[in-house]
Amino acid sequence: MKAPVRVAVTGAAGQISYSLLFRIASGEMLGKDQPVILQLLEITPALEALKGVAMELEDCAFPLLAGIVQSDDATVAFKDADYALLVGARPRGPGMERKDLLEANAAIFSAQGKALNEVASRNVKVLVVGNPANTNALIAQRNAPDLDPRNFTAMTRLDHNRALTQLANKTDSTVNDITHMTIWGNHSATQYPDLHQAKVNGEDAMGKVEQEWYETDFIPTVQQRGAAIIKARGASSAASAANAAIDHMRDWALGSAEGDWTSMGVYSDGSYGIQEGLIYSFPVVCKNGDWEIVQGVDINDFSREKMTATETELAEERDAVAHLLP
Ligand SMILES: NC(=O)C1=CN([C@@H]2O[C@H](COP(=O)(O)OP(=O)(O)OC[C@H]3O[C@@H](n4cnc5c(N)ncnc54)[C@H](O)[C@@H]3O)[C@@H](O)[C@H]2O)C=CC1
Ligand SMILES: O=C([O-])CC(=O)C(=O)O
Repeated sequence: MKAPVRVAVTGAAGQISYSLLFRIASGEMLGKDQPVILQLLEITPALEALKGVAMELEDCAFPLLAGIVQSDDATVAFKDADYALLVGARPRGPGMERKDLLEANAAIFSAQGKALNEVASRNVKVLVVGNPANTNALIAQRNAPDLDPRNFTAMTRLDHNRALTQLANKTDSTVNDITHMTIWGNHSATQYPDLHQAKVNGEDAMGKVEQEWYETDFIPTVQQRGAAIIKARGASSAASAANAAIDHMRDWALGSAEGDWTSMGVYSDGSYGIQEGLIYSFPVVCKNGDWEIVQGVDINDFSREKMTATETELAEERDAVAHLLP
């Protein structure tokens, strides 16, 4: 049996966590041979609810669950954490854009970045789920100057997975037939789901769909899917968000699928001309516990315009929280 690793999860009594924690504890994120200690963070008024979640985790008798820590203190929950899933934040309601949450949520991520900087493992892998995810990840990263900026990522895997199913449905195929999907930019309505590299059974996806469908159906459907879920469910995506978080972390820790790539919001090194330092979603390959931005993807004029629009939005969000960026 391997030694246990420490997995911190914030917002642990919330909707996403109610799906997420049980899957982490059952080994779906880090493998069926990897014991985990869950270190759960909540705000003080939610500690009682968190206790109930922890009781249910105990009642599953997961063979891989080596311990549960419950706290309202980030320096306790993040102590020596190998993985940190920052889920805790206010979700949006109908009629809101994710950046409307910036004000409400930004302070959470500056405090948590500082706490990670202070007490987490120097190799901690951080995934920010709480919205607006990319800019919250930027805030956490900038408040953790002693950690490698590459350790901070934002979740666009849900958008990536949504795009897979939309394309599969359109082409009468299954998600198993599709590779090389790409989400560029912000986890917001400006994100750019790009089909120009995508393959369906090894053949170019763009050859199998009409440009009209791509522009007026596929792109807006993926961009607006979060809002469509809120409208239908009366609450934002939870189980599918948890599933995407599992996918993101599993690929980062254990490697992405051979011969394919995935999408992650990562620290821009200037690849594809995207401003250095933004947390921008790129096509990435994960190997040996690390990620690399895929280089050499062809960018046509259509794609460039969309990549720039979402980059501009991220720069605006960054500037709006400049007071929280040391
Ligand atoms: N990146 C993505 O693809 C997605 C992101 N989200 C975002 O994830 C976040 C969480 O969503 P839900 O679980 O549905 O919300 P929720 O409201 O059910 O749960 C959030 C939990 O976070 C806790 N919390 C608030 N401030 C905290 C703090 N400072 N420290 C620790 N915990 C804190 C709350 O007490 C609550 O229990 C939202 O911001 C939502 O917009 C949701 C879906 C997809
Ligand atoms: O749309 C929201 O507010 C929740 C979310 O991020 C998503 O479902 O993609």
